[in-house]
Amino acid sequence: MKLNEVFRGMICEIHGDETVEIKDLKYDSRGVKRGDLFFCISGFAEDGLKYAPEAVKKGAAAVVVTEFQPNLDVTQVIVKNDRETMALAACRFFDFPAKRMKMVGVTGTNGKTTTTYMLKAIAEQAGMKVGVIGTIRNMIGDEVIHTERTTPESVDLQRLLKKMAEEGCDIVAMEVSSHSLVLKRVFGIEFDVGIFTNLTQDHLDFHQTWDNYIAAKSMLFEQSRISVINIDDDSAANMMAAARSEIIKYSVMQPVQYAAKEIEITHESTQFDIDLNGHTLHVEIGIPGYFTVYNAMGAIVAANALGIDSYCIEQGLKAMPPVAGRFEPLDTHGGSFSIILDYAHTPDSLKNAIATAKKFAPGRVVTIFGCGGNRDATKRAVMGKIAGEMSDFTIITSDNPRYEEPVAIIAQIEEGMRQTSGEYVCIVNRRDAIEHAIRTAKKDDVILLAGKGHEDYQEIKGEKHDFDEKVVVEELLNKLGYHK
Ligand SMILES: CC(=O)N[C@H]1[C@@H](OP(=O)(O)OP(=O)(O)OC[C@H]2O[C@@H](n3ccc(=O)[nH]c3=O)[C@H](O)[C@@H]2O)O[C@H](CO)[C@@H](O)[C@@H]1O[C@H](C)C(=O)N[C@@H](C)C(=O)N[C@H](CCC(=O)O)C(=O)O
Ligand SMILES: Nc1ncnc2c1ncn2[C@@H]1O[C@H](COP(=O)(O)OP(=O)(O)OP(=O)(O)O)[C@@H](O)[C@H]1O
Ligand SMILES: N[C@H](CCC[C@H](N)C(=O)O)C(=O)O
Ligand SMILES: [Mg+2]
Repeated sequence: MKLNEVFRGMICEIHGDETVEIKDLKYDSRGVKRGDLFFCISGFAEDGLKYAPEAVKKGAAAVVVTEFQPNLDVTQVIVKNDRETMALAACRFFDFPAKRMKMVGVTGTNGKTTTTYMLKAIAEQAGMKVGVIGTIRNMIGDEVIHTERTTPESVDLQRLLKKMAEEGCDIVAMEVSSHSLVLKRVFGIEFDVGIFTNLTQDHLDFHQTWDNYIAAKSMLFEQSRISVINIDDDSAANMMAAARSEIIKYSVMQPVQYAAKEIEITHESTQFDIDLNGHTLHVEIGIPGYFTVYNAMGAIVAANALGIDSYCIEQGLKAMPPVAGRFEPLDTHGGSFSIILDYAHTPDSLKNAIATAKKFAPGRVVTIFGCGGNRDATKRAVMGKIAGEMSDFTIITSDNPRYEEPVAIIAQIEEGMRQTSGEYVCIVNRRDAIEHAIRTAKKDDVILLAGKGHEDYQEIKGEKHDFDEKVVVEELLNKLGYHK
């Protein structure tokens, strides 16, 4: 595509050859190839402008900057907003792939991944090919595509959407993180449906204030044709105020049109009824927990708004496979205790996960968790307090310490723990922590491994070490004499 085509209809100034051919779009100089258009993004850590000479040396056909650079001998596009322009240019360059599929965006602090897998199960039951974009992996039908981010950078996102459209996806269920909304990764996409799950504490390192966090999440509903809102959440009004057009409310506690009734939660499933188009649907899902009702309600209401029939909704959820690392029971090789693998890494999700475990545990609930380094530090003591108040025993350990000192993170968690009478130990090494829990497990205990879920690594000082908690548990069970 020619440069002036990429920017057609956008406010910008082109200095140099505006008909130069553009082969691809890049925002990281390390991946630039001959003929690429390089976007200089002014980031938190670096100014992409610094890397423009490197991009030009590698053969970039043009660069996008916010001010003309007299020292750069290449065609330059001068724009006002770097990330917004990059997102819009990516929509055009990849030929607006989102317009060719039904787009469902899910935002909220917890439940995004789970909700997208529920939508996948429902849409596949209806015979649709589904694209999934999110934390665990991206998927085109059954094909798995590795991902680094929950919501990819705009250029990577549009490239992926194009692939999904070309491979015949009818619908895309994607997680829309608050980072992605602020950083304009989904700018330019019109979602057919936007879903709001809930808003509780997380990511205050990035957003700084609660109001900023609310404002970030609400941006999704400015760009959604239909907004599906959990009105039991305290921030629902903010989301609805941002909504551009139709709003559909759902609830578990209030008598609105879409409300869950007759809720029944067992140790292996969640069941409830919902009235849909004059029929009562009996929903059954293999993930225990009150929160599962909420996630399913969002998925059901969205699917219904897209015209998917009730039978497919019911059957799709019934047949849905477990979501990796989301309250997933692990094989204990005949041990008389249970082990649950979960991804709770926020105060609210930890509270929910422990509460669900407690509801069914015939014995103690032993919670093992840590908190990620270089992420919201204010949630650490809060999570310590929750674990102390709700668990029968807690093992405080490491999550992904990243560039922080593990013992310093643990000390912050302990501050909250010490406000309770909860019994606990601190074991910095996560493998040792799990080993301790298995060694000391009593009959009927539930060991709740919280925080790492599907992750197969532990990030320490910039390096990702192999750490798949499922594999670690297998190894430890074998070591401790529990053989299959
Ligand atoms: C906080 C955040 O989201 N930061 C994102 C942001 O980084 P940044 O603004 O700091 O970028 P920077 O490092 O200053 O670099 C500026 C520009 O120079 C470029 N550069 C840099 C070095 C170089 O050699 N050459 C070069 O061209 C970079 O590619 C970038 O375009 O823009 C980068 C791409 O432009 C992203 O890769 C980066 O994601 C970082 C790695 C990240 O960890 N993000 C996490 C927090 C995140 O987005 N998480 C959410 C999930 C949250 C949830 O679960 O709810 C997600 O959607 O994944
Ligand atoms: N609706 C919910 N409300 C509260 N907690 C939930 C909810 N759904 C799931 N959880 C808990 O949160 C954990 C993470 O769930 P999930 O991965 O679906 O959320 P997410 O929003 O995608 O998270 P992330 O922001 O990390 O991508 C689960 O393992 C479970 O413990
Ligand atoms: N998407 C989230 C995941 C956190 C998972 C937890 N294991 C941690 O590392 O804190 C983040 O990057 O903040
Ligand atoms: Mg997720």
